[in-house]
Amino acid sequence: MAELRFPDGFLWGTATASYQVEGAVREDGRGESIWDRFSHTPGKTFEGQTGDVACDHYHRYPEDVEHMARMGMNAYRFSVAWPRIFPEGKGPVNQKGLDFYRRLVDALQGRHIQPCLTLYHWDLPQALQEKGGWDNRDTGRYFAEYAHTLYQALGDRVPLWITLNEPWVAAILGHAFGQHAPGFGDFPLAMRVVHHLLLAHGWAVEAFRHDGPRRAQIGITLNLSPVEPATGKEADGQAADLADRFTNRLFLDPIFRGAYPELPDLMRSALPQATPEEMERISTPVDFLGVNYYTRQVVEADPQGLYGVGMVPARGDLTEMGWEVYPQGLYDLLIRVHREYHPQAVYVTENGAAFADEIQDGEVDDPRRIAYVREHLSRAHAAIGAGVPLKGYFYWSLMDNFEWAFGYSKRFGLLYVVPGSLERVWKRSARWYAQVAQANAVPL
Ligand SMILES: N=[N+]=NCCCCNC(=O)[C@@H]1[C@H]2[C@H](O)[C@@H](O)[C@H](O)[C@@H](CO)[C@@H]12
Repeated sequence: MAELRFPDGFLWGTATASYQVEGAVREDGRGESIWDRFSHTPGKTFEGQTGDVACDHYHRYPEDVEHMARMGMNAYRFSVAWPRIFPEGKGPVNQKGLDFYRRLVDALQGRHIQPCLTLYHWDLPQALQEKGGWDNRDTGRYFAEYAHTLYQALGDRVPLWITLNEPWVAAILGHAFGQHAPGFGDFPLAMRVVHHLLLAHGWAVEAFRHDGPRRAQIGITLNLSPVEPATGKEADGQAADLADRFTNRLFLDPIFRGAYPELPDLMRSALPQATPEEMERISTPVDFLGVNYYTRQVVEADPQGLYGVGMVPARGDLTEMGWEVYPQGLYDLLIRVHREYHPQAVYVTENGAAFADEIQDGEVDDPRRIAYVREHLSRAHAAIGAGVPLKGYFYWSLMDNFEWAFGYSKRFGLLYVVPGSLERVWKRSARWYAQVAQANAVPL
């Protein structure tokens, strides 16, 4: 049978995030996060849904690890909830919080599943938000201390470390558009947050290099999306270039080139004046780049748009999020990042889709998700063939979970989570993905 074989040792995993799956938000000394505060604020999330219980992964993680093992996964990407380790963001360590992640890592190692640990997936301790949050540079220092604590506690058992998940979303959706926690609509604030998140990343990498685990590797995960002009018109091309600078290059350039991309004056002037040593810190070399890919952006010149850029509504094969299914974008993106930024290694740290999954007689037949993953894996395979040092793929997500402002209304999981009982039910895509992982090959 025709198949696409992946390199030996390729990582096959799934990804989750603490606030989206754990629940147990008051258990074992966990402090409040900005997402606890935001989700409990009326009008912020779908039907006021919160992560209070989520998938109850905090208690059910042994079962979830068992599902991963039965799927033949050799890796798992999860995030640590900062407020479990430091309920107030800094100060004395909450040992019970640390113990949960020690138990999780033990369970993963017991099933030969490599942990990939994300230090920050948006659940900032609320106590730090009350001191200015990411608008306060000190938060980046506390982040480095938090990172250092985890390096010491888990370093020799976690091979892959990610400092930040999607800093663009945390900065822009959280501080300019107000759609995510902490819910501000202040563009200059958002641009200060961009810079402070990058400084936090740099301090955490420096701490890792200084006395982190020797054999482990550290990187950052960015949401990257190819930007295409709606037409061949000059104005549309310029709009696409600006959108690319504001979304993709805003983080790629500082991290891999040590300088921000050229930006329109208004945007540029909102960024704090960065000193050479700050840009040096931000571009402390990383061992890998994590790429979260979901879809492409098509833009056009639009005088009414933000900075004259208009997003062209996605058409064609759309997911429940309204995102265009565009597998070619993964290939284009991986090739571009490889050729222009030369990361030592690349992981697809998230790729996946929400579809209108329905459970019938205990079965969930999700052919569109199987097609989505097969098409994106075929482009990932082609990118490897073109020389991209792609070392692994983490499907988003292991299970249906709290999809931020959409609550539980969007199902991305390979495992269907039954409302109420929270029972996990394998979707057909889970069985399909298990075959891929076990064969280290995609059937065509
Ligand atoms: N304007 N605008 N658009 C912003 C585009 C960002 C798209 N959303 C993501 O990348 C998030 C990423 C997140 O890590 C995970 O926690 C989320 O559950 C998934 C699924 O949504 C994806």
